Amino acid sequence: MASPAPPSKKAGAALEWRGLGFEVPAKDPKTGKTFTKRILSSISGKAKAGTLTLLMGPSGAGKTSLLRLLSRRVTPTEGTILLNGHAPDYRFRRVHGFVEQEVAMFDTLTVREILSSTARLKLPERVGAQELEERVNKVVDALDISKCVDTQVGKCSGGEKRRLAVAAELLGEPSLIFLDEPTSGLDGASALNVMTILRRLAHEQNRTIICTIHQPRASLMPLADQLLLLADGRQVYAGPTWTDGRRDGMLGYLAALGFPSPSFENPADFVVDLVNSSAEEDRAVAAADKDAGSPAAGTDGKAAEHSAEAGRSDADEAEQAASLRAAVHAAKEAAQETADGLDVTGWQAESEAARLSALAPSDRIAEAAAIRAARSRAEFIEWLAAQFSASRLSEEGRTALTPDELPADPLAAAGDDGHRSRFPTGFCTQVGVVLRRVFLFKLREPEAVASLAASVLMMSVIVGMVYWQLPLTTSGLQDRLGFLSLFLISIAFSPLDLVLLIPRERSVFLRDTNANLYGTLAFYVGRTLADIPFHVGFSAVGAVIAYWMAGFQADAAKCGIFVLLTVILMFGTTSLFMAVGSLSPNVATANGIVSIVLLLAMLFSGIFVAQENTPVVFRWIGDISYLRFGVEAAATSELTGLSVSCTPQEAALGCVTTGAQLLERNSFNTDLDYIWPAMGWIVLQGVIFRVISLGGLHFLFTKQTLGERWRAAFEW
Ligand SMILES: Nc1ncnc2c1ncn2[C@@H]1O[C@H](COP(=O)(O)OP(=O)(O)OP(=O)(O)O)[C@@H](O)[C@H]1O
Repeated sequence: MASPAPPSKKAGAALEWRGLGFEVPAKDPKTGKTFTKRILSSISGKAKAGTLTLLMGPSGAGKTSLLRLLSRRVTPTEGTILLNGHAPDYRFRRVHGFVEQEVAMFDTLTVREILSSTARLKLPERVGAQELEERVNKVVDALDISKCVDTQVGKCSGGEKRRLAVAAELLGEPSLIFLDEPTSGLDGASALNVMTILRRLAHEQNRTIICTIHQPRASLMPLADQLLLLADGRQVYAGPTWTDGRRDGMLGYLAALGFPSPSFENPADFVVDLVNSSAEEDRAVAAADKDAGSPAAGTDGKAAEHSAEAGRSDADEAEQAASLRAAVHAAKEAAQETADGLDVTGWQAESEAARLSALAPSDRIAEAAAIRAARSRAEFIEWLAAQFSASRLSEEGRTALTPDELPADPLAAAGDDGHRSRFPTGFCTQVGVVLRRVFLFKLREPEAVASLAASVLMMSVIVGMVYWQLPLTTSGLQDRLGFLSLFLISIAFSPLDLVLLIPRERSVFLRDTNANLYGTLAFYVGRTLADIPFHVGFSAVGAVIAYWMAGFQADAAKCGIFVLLTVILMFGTTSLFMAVGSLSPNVATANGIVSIVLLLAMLFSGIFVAQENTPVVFRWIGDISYLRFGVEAAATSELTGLSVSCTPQEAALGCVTTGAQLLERNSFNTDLDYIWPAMGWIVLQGVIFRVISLGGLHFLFTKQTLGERWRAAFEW
């Protein structure tokens, strides 16, 4: 009789990493010299399928860097990463999700709109609308956000936003999820709620979850299956978390080293403080507490756990310790005092001392304290890392997962459907989703649209009223020139809000492109298309209104040229603003740069100072300024063919009787054939600015190296 087939193993993702190191080029701010900065050294570990791993450590320990290495956002300098026992390939991007620390979203979209648009981008084109909706409903239930599903994201609570971010990642059904500080900024209850959901996702849905956490509450820690403690880029612990008895896991490991955790301190604080401050700092804090007569000074006992000398304020002893032997001896005595009677009262002191002694022998505590006291913080971390490296846990972490521990079918787990493209959807779908999101966003933010409408249309009406029906006189000719420059310069200033666009939306863009939801070009095209109706529409209508009000030539062709010039100028100016925005790290810099650029463009527009009177060093600005080409072309179009009569007084002053004469006086072109090349030049400048802004958006301020961004530019 044939033996029954073995039960099939669950698909999932098991991640292993060995000997990871990471270095970056850095610059010394004082000397300006470049050097190689080591961020992480010799990090090894593994995350089995269906487990929750916490990366812990003080600020700057390297948690985010490690998360970025594991999620292959950056490439390690040394070491290997294995997914289900194999080097990850292009499929890796489809099995994992990454939730950034900053939850960047369009605030005026509802939770459902965000999830639906993300689902459209994450799932292959063949997935129909009904299935998309079902997926959205499923993650809404899993993350417990049904209460706020129709609320605009900006109005959701911090915890709801975090859960939304996780929900958005779950839409692609990733087996592996990375989260950077999912609980930061949340109150205790919300943090617990988020962590409980993560644990449930890991255990009930067999997802492998790895998240960083800066300094968690004690109640969060046991939710994780394993902890990895980093300090100064070194691995100080990696292994199971602790149980209620507090002897197992990390606390048990540290107690065995001689650092038992006190009962009256959050163990997570204890652990992070242990690797984040030196023994000297602890003593200084204890001394300061004593000097201040703080009641906490006597009952804190924190230093007693970190250093057996604490509570006695004999800091000098450690500083003067000539040798480790002397320090050990002194610390042993101190430990005895600590164990005999902490500077607390009654039963608390006795029970705490007894508990500490039970966790670790007092001479071990004393020895550990002495080791710590004799070392600087960096040396102490080195020592801790060396202790861990020699431990059984470290050896276990470096051992490969057994076939039994690996998910059954790595290819199926990685979702190999032969679709090698970087993105799940095509370019048109990506552009469409970006376009729709931005449109919805704009419709919900009518102030932004209203301000553009007001600045273009109101300004057209006001300028039209001031220059109302200009007469055909010499002064009327001069005023036509004034009108043209004023109107076109105002147009150039009107879409100023656009300069803030890229700095403001960069975080959403980076999050989505890093998640391979769309490429830079698709975002750029979608974003630009969404703005065009507003910019083209308002500027064209404004131009017609102003043209008619000023009483310009009743010639359809000339009116058409004026409208076309206005629209083209709007294209040039919006392109310039987007270029400035993409080259600026933040909104304030973008604002500062654009005001200088516009001032120069205005100054050299050909009206305020004649080109031949401009100092030679500045003349090139007028030579290339798109604004000058716009003003000159509009003046050429309007003024050619106009003739006026002079009053006797004007004639005596040598008056101008034709538009051509006025153009010549201002060194402007009198040939109508000049208009089309001028328009072409403005368009060309606009295109150049757009290419610059596209390049800036793709390459700058991305936290990735130039090489990584360059490769991303050619991956489709
Ligand atoms: N590209 C880089 N260039 C220079 N230094 C870097 C770079 N990336 C990271 N670092 C440095 O490496 C260290 C670790 O950074 P990382 O962001 O990984 O720390 P972290 O533990 O996540 O800190 P936090 O909890 O504050 O987010 C920090 O000192 C950081 O300044």
